[in-house]
Amino acid sequence: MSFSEQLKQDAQEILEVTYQHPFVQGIARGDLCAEQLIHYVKQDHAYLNAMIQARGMAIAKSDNREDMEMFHKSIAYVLYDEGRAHENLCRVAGVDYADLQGFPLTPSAHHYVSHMLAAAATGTVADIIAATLPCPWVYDEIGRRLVREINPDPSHPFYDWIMIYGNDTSGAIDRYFARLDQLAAETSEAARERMRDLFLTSCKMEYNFFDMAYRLEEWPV
Ligand SMILES: Cc1ncc(C[n+]2csc(CCO)c2C)c(N)n1
Repeated sequence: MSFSEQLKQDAQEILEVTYQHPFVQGIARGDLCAEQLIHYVKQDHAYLNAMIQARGMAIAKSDNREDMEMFHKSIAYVLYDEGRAHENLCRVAGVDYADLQGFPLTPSAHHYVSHMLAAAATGTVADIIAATLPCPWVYDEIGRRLVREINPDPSHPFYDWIMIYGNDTSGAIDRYFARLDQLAAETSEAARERMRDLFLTSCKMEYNFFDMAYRLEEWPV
């Protein structure tokens, strides 16, 4: 089994619990309240800024054009395309996306951002891929399963969100996993263990992020 197949297998339980989380099931049923959607979008906008920064740091650590292009393309996706998913949630919540930008991170989002940026600042290119790949991978898995199980039509309130994440044909995720396998093959067992830990921790933080939005998490003080 390849390194990335093993990672995906090890993350299956986290993925299953995340899919069953009431925020994700609320997307499926179309019954999240405006406050939960607004909380999610505020935090996700701030989170995606950190994702762009982490990948920018990966470019700074890259020694070849192929890796630079891989990171560049996914930065461009976040900058120019991912806003459409947020626009969908804002439309349902009845708010303007521009009004949800520039807010401080709540504890769970802060934790996830710090985890990614620490990996980006102190780690290798392989570490950065491992820490940032659960972000598109978990959404791809959830989105595809939502498409399979509820097969939404355009009248579903979260049709755009589900189709954006559940219907990605860019091949970017497979490309990242293939590169991770190459880098894993060239390094030590200790480095592979660190990559595995970064990946699984980010998977758990994807769960926390949905939970943060669902519970309207704020700093206690
Ligand atoms: C907390 C959180 N995790 C994952 C995503 C999804 N996502 C972020 S960047 C990207 C594509 C480029 O990698 C995708 C699919 C999100 N929006 N928010």
